[in-house]
Amino acid sequence: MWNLTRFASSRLSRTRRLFCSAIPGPCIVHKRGTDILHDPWFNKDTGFPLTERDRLGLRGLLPPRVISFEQQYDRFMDSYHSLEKNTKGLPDSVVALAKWRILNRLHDRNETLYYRVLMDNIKDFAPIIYTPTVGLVCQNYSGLFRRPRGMYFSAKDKGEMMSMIYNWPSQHVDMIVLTDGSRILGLGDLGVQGIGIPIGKLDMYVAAAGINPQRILPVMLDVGTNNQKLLEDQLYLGLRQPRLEGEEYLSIVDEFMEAVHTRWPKAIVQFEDFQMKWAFETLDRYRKRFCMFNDDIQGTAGVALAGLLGSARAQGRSLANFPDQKIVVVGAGSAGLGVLSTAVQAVVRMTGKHETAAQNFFLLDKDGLVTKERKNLNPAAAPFAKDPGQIVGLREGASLLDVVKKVKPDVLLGLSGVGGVFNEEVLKALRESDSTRPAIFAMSNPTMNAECTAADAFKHAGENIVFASGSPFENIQLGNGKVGYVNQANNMYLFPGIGLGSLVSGARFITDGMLQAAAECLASYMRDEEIQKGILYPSISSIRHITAEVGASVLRAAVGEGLAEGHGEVGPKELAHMSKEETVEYVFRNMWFPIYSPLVHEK
Ligand SMILES: NC(=O)c1ccc[n+]([C@@H]2O[C@H](COP(=O)([O-])OP(=O)(O)OC[C@H]3O[C@@H](n4cnc5c(N)ncnc54)[C@H](O)[C@@H]3O)[C@@H](O)[C@H]2O)c1
Ligand SMILES: O=C(O)C[C@H](O)C(=O)O
Ligand SMILES: [Mg+2]
Repeated sequence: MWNLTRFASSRLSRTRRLFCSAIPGPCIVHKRGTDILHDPWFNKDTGFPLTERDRLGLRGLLPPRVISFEQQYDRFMDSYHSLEKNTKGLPDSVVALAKWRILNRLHDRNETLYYRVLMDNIKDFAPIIYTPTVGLVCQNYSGLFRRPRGMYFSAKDKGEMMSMIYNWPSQHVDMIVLTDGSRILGLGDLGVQGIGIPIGKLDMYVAAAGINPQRILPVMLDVGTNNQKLLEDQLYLGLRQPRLEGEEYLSIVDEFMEAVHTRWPKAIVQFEDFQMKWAFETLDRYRKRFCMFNDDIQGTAGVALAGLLGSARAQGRSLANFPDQKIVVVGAGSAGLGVLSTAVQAVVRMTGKHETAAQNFFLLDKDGLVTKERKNLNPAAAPFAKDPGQIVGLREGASLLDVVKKVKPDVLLGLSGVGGVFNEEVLKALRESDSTRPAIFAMSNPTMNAECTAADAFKHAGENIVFASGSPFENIQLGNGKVGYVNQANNMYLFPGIGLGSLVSGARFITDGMLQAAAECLASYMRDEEIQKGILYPSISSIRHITAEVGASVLRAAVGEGLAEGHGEVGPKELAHMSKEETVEYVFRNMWFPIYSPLVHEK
């Protein structure tokens, strides 16, 4: 059922070989002179060779000395390290924003160099351009704003989107990340300021999946905000009106989806950080019409499932015992319900039984344990609602502490958006878990919203736990040379591969089968030795490799379901005839790699 065979260990050297063989093809440019210097896509700063300076009318517009890409790279990293030194001791948020600014300035100026430093230093830079710092950036967006990035469609643009979409300068767009800003991480409704999230996600697409940055598009659908503070803020850059609701809202999203697919029929749209009602509704509305997915529901579910399977392995169980794991999920929103549905599907695949598949899963929301007695029970949560009294003493709305004490779960998984709900008492209660090695997933973002910190988890729940969080934490030194490993259970391990695999297969839709393939691939990635140490996910440093494997799995699933229409020169038949190894190589070949291409001017 779950193929956990490890891929060849020579994979890293193969990755390197594939990248090193890439010789940059020429790049046609229709601009000259300062227009090129001001275009971050073409700009090489002092790296323009003299011949190119002549050809492109740059002679005299730059200091005479030509600096190599490597020298530029080193110079940037030196500045970055000086900044790190100079900001030591300052509050974390000040340091994080200073680091974000220096990276953002490079992004605005020279994309090739930016993406190269990002790729090579992804472990250090992901927490700055992505979670958690991106949350701080969104909160401060209107003040930090210097220049726009991506596209903004507002409620005032109704009827205009079909023409507006042609304002985007790029001929081709492959990957779009779209938000309406209504549930930004665990920070709530940030309105137009949520644009930082699509930008950060797409940076990860470039770094991890090698999507060409000229073919990405971050999009904000500004339908207003219900955040009173923002509505009153004179500097707020979004529409100062309450959010559209109902049909009015849906008609805006419909118009956007039609406009995008009219111009770029094969573009993949990732829905990100929509409040729950719209997350489910839009997924349902579009998934059979367009190539799209909801990252918070579907990407998160795959990453969590891979982690849950890893936890079972770490607890010394065979995967066949996964259905016996008692899992308490705290948070019945788009992410929590996505995780539970996917876990139930996995149990059904393993046992063939539908009726009892959810029996070991417990769901809590802000009102406590969800049971069939719940008034106004959300239909999406209904399959996980317990019969009151199924466990003696557990009533409708039972507190998390009571649930943990009575259920003695193997896994406690938080997607509540509420920092600290796994408090000392709850964590201590987990010591009585039926498992010798309980797992804690504090998946809410950003760091302040994590259900508990890594340090508290190891301190209160015991040193033997398996721990994962959505935002990064340092490993915990437990003394006597022992390490408490911290995993980052974040959908960044899957969304880039889901998008890439869908793109290079030319999939018409993104199906459950493709998502399952992605999750299984991630689950099978880790060796037993690593899992035994409590390491559930690979190091983010190998994110390109993971993404290629995930992308290839998604591609094979699309081919298997007859949904792959091919990509570029490669048709569906060729895809169907590729071996597993060939699919991985094909995916790698389609990854963009940041190196300066020779620029050729054409009028
Ligand atoms: N790690 C990841 O990859 C990942 C992916 C998606 C979402 N998330 C995080 O998950 C969180 C939730 O996202 P969402 O889209 O599901 O949000 P949501 O608003 O749809 O759902 C939040 C849920 O938490 C419940 N809740 C609130 N307070 C609670 C409390 N005190 N105790 C128990 N439950 C409580 C709410 O009732 C609701 O059911 C966010 O912080 C987000 O950043 C993380
Ligand atoms: O953005 C992230 O880091 C993960 C997830 O999509 C979230 O909404 O928290
Ligand atoms: Mg998200």
